[in-house]
Amino acid sequence: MDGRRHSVDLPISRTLVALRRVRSLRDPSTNSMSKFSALVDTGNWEIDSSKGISLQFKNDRQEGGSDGDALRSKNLGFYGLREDCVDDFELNCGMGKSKLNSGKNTGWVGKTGLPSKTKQVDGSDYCASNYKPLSERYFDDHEDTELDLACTPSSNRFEDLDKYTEPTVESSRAEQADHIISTQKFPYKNQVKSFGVVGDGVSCEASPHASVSDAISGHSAPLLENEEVDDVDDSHYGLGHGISCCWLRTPKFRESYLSYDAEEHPLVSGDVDSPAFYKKRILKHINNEITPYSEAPRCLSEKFRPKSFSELVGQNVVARSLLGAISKGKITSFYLFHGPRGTGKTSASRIFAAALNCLSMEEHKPCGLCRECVLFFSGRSMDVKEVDSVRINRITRVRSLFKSAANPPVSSRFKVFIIDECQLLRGETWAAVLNSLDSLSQHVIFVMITPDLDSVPRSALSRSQRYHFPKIKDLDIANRLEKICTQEGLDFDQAALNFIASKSNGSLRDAEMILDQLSLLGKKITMALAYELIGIVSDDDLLDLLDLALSSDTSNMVIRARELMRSRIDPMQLIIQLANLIMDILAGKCQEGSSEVRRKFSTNHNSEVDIQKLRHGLKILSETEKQFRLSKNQTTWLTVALLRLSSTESSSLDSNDSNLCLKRAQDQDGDFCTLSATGDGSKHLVTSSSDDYKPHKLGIQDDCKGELESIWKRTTDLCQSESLKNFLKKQGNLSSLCVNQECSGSHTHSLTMEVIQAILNTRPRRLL
Ligand SMILES: Nc1ncnc2c1ncn2[C@@H]1O[C@H](COP(=O)(O)OP(=O)(O)OP(=O)(O)O)[C@@H](O)[C@H]1O
Ligand SMILES: [Zn+2]
Repeated sequence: MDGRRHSVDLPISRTLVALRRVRSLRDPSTNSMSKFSALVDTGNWEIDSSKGISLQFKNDRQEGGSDGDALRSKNLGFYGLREDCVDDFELNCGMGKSKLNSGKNTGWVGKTGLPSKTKQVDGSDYCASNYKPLSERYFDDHEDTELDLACTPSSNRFEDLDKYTEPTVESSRAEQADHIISTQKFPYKNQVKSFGVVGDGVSCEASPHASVSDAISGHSAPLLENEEVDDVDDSHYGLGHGISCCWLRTPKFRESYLSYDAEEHPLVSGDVDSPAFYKKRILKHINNEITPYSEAPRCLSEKFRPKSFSELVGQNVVARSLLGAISKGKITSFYLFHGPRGTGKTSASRIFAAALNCLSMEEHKPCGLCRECVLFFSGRSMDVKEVDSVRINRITRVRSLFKSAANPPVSSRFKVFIIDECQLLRGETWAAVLNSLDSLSQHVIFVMITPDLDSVPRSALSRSQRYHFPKIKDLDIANRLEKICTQEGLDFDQAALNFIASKSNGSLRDAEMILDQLSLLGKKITMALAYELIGIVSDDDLLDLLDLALSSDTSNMVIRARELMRSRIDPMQLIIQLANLIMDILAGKCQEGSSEVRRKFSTNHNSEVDIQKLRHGLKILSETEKQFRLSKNQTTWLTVALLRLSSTESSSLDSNDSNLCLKRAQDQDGDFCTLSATGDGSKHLVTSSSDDYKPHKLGIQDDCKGELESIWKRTTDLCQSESLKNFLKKQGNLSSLCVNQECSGSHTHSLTMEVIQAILNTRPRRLL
């Protein structure tokens, strides 16, 4: 549904990206859409009383018969019990063994070293008593620990997945389908809550998420948009009933054969309930005849959405703080994540939700392997909801939300409501949420997300724990892009990645989007491609143009400028780039780099006169930028500006600087005489104009200097405050003076702000 919703709006390039991703992710041998589905298809849970439970993966290539690799087997260190396990077995806890008793008909529910009650506990209980560090728990418990397994009236989905993913030679596909159907009759409802530790001692070396669907990505979280249903009652959950809720972007298990195809079938339908329907669907899935609609990431940023705190780039403080809160059990009910777009707020909220419910004893959560993590990452957690801000502005929906919040979590410790774009919430909605905070149980957590903190009511700010997500540093972005390129098999120039990073304004998503598009243009991510895509001129081209301009090679300069503008370069962009380049040159940065053009430029233009020209050029470009805003004919203005760069205007000023101290300039407002001097004794001629200040560095005759000093003295004498007078006399000097010819006889010397500005050399203005 997500894909369908967006397909109308997507520009063609994005569509191409999506198509390409779909193709690139398809496994050539199985035609399966993701690595995970391949793993699931070939995975085999093996129970060994001495080793715990291990998951074996058959190598895909073996199926193709190409190289006959042996089975890959990895002990995930994932310990727990299955319904069909023997009643008693040894559980390997990584550091020793614990005797375990399994209850009858149990799922992955159990606990270690806890009273054998199965009632739900609230967050504080869990934090205080259940969440000891692994080592402490081990030494406390490992001798006499019994893993009491809570009875579930029926199986849970995870268990079913487990069973399903255990293909045996004997079991036919139809049997598998039958099995799945038979075990899905009572999904979740009345399931006994678990708060014990199941995934203890996880020892998987690879990313804990390697074996789970990347459903945490946006793409794997189909948008459940049942517009008509207001009631968000947990009792509605379940396959046969569809998802009767208004949640948006609730992660769903996108590759599950258990999920209905929202595009083919209505949410609530008699057909959908029928076993025959499921059997058909499941068989289709097994035979790879259907492809879950949202299984492939549509773009790089979806594919590489971080799934653990350690994958979150450039947000170490936030990550450490959130992890610390979890490990110390200091969980509050209202979090507010704010910061610029594309910096990881939504990703972090999902990771946080997963970590809150993760059953692992490891410090680094979410583990990605425990029951809760698998449920969450496969999009099947019933306890983490992403809520559409706009929708819950309707009062009926807010009520539904609180009704749902009032129900205990289905299988997890915490019920987490993630509300993205919370700045869109209306006043009443905010009030309802804030009022409910105290009354709701401690297992309910709201995570609000906004890029615009100013739009969040003060009352909400003061009640929340705020986490700021700053812009991501260019270096971090470039490193992340490099990793993505490596994983995607994209060849790249490091300079191009650095360049993309610098153009993405601290947003990793923006950078990934650019990379995504570039990956469609060619095999290698190069500067040239990046320039082409982003629509800017390379530094070398700019230097070439500037060289022609400064060298007064007018005809070639015009030809070159036209060429550049013909190649779809926006004139405004060119002006901005030229100005930036000049600033770099003045700052001495241009010598860096070794391109031929750079060398040529620095050889040709290293005199003091050139530097003066460049300074002057900056002013011309700044004026031209203003002209651009008023004029439609930007190309002409750009050419004029370039010609002015090459004109002798600045050098003629230089040649005259010994005798020119006063210049009359005409502007729209009238005639002004402007005289300026800098604090270091050198003087500026200021040609006054209505909108800009144009000082030219000049020498100045002593009589002018004396006159300025005398005016300055008389002016400061008028100052009534002694301290200000002293300060101005000591620290200031008159840098410029404009005399309006029409009112020169009556001009005053009062100390206005403008005068002070002129005095302090900040921005000389007219002195009337
Ligand atoms: N800090 C980060 N670490 C890793 N990836 C990130 C980070 N920030 C953004 N990304 C990338 O950008 C994508 C979007 O990130 P996410 O949705 O978390 O950002 P956001 O801050 O919530 O943006 P928005 O405010 O627009 O919703 C992710 O899928 C991921 O690929
Ligand atoms: Zn976990």
